[in-house]
Amino acid sequence: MSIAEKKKQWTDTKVAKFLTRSPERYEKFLTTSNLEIERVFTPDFDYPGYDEKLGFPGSYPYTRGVQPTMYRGRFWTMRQYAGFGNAKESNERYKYLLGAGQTGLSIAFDLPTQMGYDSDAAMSQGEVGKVGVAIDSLADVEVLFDGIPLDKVSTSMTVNSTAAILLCMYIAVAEKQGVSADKISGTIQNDILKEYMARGTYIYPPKESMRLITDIFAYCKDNVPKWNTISISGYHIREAGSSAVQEVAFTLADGIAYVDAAIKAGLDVDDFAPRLAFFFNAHNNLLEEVAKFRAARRIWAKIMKERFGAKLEKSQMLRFHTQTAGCTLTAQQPDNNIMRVTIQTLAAVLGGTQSLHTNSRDEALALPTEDSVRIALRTQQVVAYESGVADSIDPLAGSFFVESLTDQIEKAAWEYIEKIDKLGGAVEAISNGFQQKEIQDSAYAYQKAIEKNELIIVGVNKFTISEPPPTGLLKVTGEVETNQKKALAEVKAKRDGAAVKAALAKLEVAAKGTDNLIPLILEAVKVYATLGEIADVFRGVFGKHQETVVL
Ligand SMILES: CC(C)(COP(=O)(O)OP(=O)(O)OC[C@H]1O[C@@H](n2cnc3c(N)ncnc32)[C@H](O)[C@@H]1OP(=O)(O)O)[C@@H](O)C(=O)NCCC(=O)NCCSC(=O)CCC(=O)O
Repeated sequence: MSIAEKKKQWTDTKVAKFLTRSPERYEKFLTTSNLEIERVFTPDFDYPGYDEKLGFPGSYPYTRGVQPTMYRGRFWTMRQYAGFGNAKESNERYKYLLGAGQTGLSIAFDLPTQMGYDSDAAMSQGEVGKVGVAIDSLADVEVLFDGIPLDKVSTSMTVNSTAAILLCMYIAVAEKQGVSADKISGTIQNDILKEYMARGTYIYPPKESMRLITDIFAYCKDNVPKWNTISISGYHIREAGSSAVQEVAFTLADGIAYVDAAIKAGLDVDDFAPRLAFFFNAHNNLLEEVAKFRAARRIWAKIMKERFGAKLEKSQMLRFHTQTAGCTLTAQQPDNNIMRVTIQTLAAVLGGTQSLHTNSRDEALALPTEDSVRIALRTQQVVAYESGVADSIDPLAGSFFVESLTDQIEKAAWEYIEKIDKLGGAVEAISNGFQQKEIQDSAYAYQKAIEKNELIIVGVNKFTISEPPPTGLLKVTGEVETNQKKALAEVKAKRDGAAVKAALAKLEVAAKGTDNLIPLILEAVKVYATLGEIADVFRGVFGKHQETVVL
């Protein structure tokens, strides 16, 4: 069958069926000169390997995208990562963003919340509300989502070692809004392996952390079916200095480790794989980034189909969120960052992302102001509504350069994946510092190239100007910590202490055994046991992880 015939078949079957459920934005897509834009462009000649390498959108190997209509049906979710201070301030920011046209929520938590400490813990001093919102108990989460209908908006929560606790708090708040767990949708990052490798907010040793993760997979499959149970993240690997190839390879190797762990825990691959999600970085090198996203989809599809025998299409699809690259933002001439973010937005969209955060121009200096975050969101909106790149699916396919880069990234990533397999898998390789060392070497080479002026960063090592110190930045004051501690003391005074004690005792017994921990965490958060108290139970039973130092 020729490619044209296959395209007709795809249009008449897969697309036609999809369109009955989800129509496209327009009946006809036209350029400014009234030329018709096809849903997907294909070669009208024999293209060797077309089926294996590219296929059609929404079809294996998903190189061209996971949905048959992609952005012609629905734009990616515009999901700005935000949160600072206390729950009330953050709630106001979310409402501001939703009012400005954002289409999904993304919660940034402060470090104590990510590390399992309450705001009144000694370890939390000076960090409360600084890099995200401070959450101590369900009471804070109630305020965080006040007036936000959780059956209408999907929420991502960037939290890893304490992911199970935050997920339970979210379920509990939704229930209070009258929204049952099977109606909520969202994502928890829940990706501990990259925390050991690159980000650092781990608490427990790998084995126990993996248990919490697979408990979440199992619980959500039965109770929270629309929840993306993990966001397997290359973002932070790239921020730590990896190359694009390493970002893909190490992320997908982590993905393999999670699938292995879940199967070992007794789950069927098609029961949990449809809700595995990914998270990548979008850097400045536009075409390499587009190729990276395309290669990642193709590799993951093969891994799921061939290695794990996944049968469901949704198990084979790599669905991902993108964040523009924080590490490319410069403190010098910060408005230049708007251009960088625009290029990176294009990379994510031309690469077929499902969800996107665009960084703000002032993020090399502080948390973004309201004005900056609006420009960042507007960048996505301009690309979506004005640029035309969302009108045809995978528009860079067939570019000699992009296809060649896609193939090369795939090949190089497979080589890493095979190497990690030989080292005993991602968990083992991370314990031995393999990925960390590779990332360090790349980061060092990159920094050296900048310092030698082999790599030009506009406004940093070329085209510099003298600038006055920045003004009007957002500051989180120490007052947040004082108020948060006061609020926590009030919660502790008001709650049923005996119920909390009993819930924590039950949790401890379960942690020592093998039962799924999520129902018991849910019970504990509902009686206002705090995040720190729950994490302390696990610290007591599981112990704390010690970092592998790589020289
Ligand atoms: C799967 C993703 C990637 C995206 O989910 P979304 O809900 O936004 O999008 P989606 O699944 O593509 O689409 C939502 C629904 O619409 C459907 N849909 C999509 N496209 C469609 C189309 N063309 N026509 C019809 N329907 C369509 C989908 O099938 C889906 O329904 P069904 O589900 O029913 O199929 C999820 O995991 C996500 O939102 N991740 C965000 C992660 C994030 O924000 N992380 C922040 C990290 S911040 C961070 O770490 C910063 C640094 C640091 O802190 O260190």
